[in-house]
Amino acid sequence: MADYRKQGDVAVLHANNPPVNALSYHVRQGLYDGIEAAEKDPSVKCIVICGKGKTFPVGADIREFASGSAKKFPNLIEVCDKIEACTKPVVAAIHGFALGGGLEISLGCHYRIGGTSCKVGFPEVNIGVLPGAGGTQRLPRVIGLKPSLDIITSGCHVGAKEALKLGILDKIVQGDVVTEGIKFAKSVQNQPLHGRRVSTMAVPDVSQANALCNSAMAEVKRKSSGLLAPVACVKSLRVAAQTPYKDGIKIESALMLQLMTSGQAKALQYAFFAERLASKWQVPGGASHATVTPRPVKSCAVVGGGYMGSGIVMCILNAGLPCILVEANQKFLDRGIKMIQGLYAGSVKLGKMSEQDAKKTLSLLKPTLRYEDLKDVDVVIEAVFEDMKLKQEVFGKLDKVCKKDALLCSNTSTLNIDKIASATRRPDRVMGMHFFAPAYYMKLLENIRGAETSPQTVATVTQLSVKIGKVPVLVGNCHGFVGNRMMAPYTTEAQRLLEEGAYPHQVDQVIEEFGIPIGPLKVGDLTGLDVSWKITREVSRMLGLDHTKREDVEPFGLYFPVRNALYEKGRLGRKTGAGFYKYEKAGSKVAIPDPLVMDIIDHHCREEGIDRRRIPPQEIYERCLYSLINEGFKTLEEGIAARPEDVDIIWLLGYGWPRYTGGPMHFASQIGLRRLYGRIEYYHNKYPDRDHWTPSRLLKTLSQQEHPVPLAQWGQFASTTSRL
Ligand SMILES: CCCCCCCCCCCCC/C=C/C(=O)SCCNC(=O)CCNC(=O)[C@H](O)C(C)(C)COP(=O)(O)OP(=O)(O)OC[C@H]1O[C@@H](n2cnc3c(N)ncnc32)[C@H](O)[C@@H]1OP(=O)(O)O
Repeated sequence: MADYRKQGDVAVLHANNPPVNALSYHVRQGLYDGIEAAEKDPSVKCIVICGKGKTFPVGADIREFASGSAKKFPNLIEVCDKIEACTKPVVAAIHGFALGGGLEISLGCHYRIGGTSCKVGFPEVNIGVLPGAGGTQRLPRVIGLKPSLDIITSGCHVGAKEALKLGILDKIVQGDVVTEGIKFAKSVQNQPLHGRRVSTMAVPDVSQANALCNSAMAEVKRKSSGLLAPVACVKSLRVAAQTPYKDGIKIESALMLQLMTSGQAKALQYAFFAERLASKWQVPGGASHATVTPRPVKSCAVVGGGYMGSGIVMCILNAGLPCILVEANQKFLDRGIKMIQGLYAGSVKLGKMSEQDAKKTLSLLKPTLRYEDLKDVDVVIEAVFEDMKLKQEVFGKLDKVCKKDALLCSNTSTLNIDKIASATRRPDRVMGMHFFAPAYYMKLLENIRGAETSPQTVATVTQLSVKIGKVPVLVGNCHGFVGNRMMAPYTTEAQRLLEEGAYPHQVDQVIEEFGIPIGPLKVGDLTGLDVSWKITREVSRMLGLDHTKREDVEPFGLYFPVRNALYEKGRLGRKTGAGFYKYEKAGSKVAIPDPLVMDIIDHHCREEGIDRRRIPPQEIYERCLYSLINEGFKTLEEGIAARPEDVDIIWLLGYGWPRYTGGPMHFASQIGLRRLYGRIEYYHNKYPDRDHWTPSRLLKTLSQQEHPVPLAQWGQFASTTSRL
């Protein structure tokens, strides 16, 4: 709703819809009625629109796009037009954020003032729509086409100073923005409104419209191939330059309606809420984010200053927390410090940070070679080599020197967290924190709860994760957890396809066309074929298998003859300039299909008596993606992942899954579970020896329901108890 009050001859309209004043139906109605009431009241001379609580409205209520309420009278277009048509001056007083529909409301106002820390922007492209309440028509009339194209197609937030410079704000004010808004409104109450109604203005840089829009269109197509919304934004902005407002708004609405009903918008809006759901955890027994109070974390330590460890240190420092870095010897410690210093120097050079801030941040780092120095820290994150014996040794040492209530976390991507915890006398205060590389950049944190991890440990680690800028997803303990476990069948199928008739570039092309930025075999080259070879050897050992014997490893999906042949020839990937592909030189990024690799593959097939066949792209697509999705359902049925949304966030933020499909589980719901199950069963019959094609029981049950079960209810069909 919107609260209406009068202060002298000023009507003040507060949008009131906590926590972010999203412009849902009742808020729109309140604003519309408020303007009407103020217009009718002869004692009112001017009007201020503002937001209650922490922000100005941050946009339309995204949930109303799916429910259809966004179109209900008065829709946002009607509210903005009502404000603009008012015969008394209307001032937007912005604090916090004025985003999307919030900014559109402001552009409907005759004046806009903002607090020093306010931010404005049109983030609609991120949720698959456009600023469809006149945003694409009004913004260019205020600030010109060029900056409008930049702001609307990027979805970026614009700070107060920049907004003033561009002309979005008329004034920046100190102190309480509503009080200042009232003062400002009084100062303009006798000014004529002619010239202040944005829809009547002309776009200033109209003569360059075609050139600007053509170049913006080329840019959005290059940057976000396959995304509908940025393309529609450019189209709508072009219209603004060429058409009067009354016609432009109709075209904007038509484009908006197309986008609103597109699968992309649905998927992107699903991802928006899934990301916010991720940190809302619950564990068996009922303890949850809502019931458990985290312990305060005032200091941290990281063990291991390699690539991952250094990145983790930076996340902690960036959050303003002191961090001790421990290494095994001076050489490694110096290398870690140098890496961290270098990355901060890079940020300064790129203008992302001031030299002073970098210095201040770095002053929070305390390097040491002595474990004893960790005695007072609240949380330690171990980031040593992925080796159980080594990790247990480190945890044993940490357990001895750290204070009793310190939390000990392991940055492991696959290892058993209970086994690591068993090296301590505090398994309740041990947890996995699986960072993704580069740790200072990637937003995902897969947090692994061991069998004995206490709810308070989960609460504290979750809170710390958010504080260091991550999106934490709580998962259960199993080999590879959720992300890497799902990765296994995907990469296995990619490699098995090579033995049956495909070449690396053909597999990667299908996956890249789907929208994953880099195909599985190029990822193999990036990670290093020696690394994956060693992982296969270690996993085989753990399972008591001889990794050199095909009959041993094949039933476990650990037989990779092409990879092995390349490894034996010293083709270790990008770093040696040759792997599944060739590269111009060692370390180069451009993968070139290599006839030598094709010969190696053909030779292998001849030796094994395999008749190679042409593999259609659809088969590549299904075998890589459906096997991965099937594994995702298994993590749900086993309670390793708590919700399909969590699986999706892991893949969206950790593995480059295209956001406009919503993630593997949302994508599955779009394929249709009956159809998906049928295809998985087909491949199971075709490859009965491959365990990853055994259909998930959960998927089977869901696919057999008479009506499609909404994704949010899938959990009710998972029979096993949660292993979180
Ligand atoms: C012929 C005529 C036909 C006409 C047909 C058309 C008619 C209809 C026209 C309609 C046109 C509409 C045009 C406008 C479109 C929009 O405005 S789209 C929305 C644009 N805005 C956004 O995308 C902002 C999204 N929010 C954020 O970026 C962040 O929330 C924030 C504002 C930066 C704040 O961040 P933070 O403090 O970190 O809080 P969060 O955790 O992100 O959010 C807190 C809770 O609020 C929920 N939430 C946030 N934004 C929205 C929203 N816009 N709608 C609904 N809910 C929102 C968020 O989910 C959190 O909820 P909880 O997790 O439950 O706490």
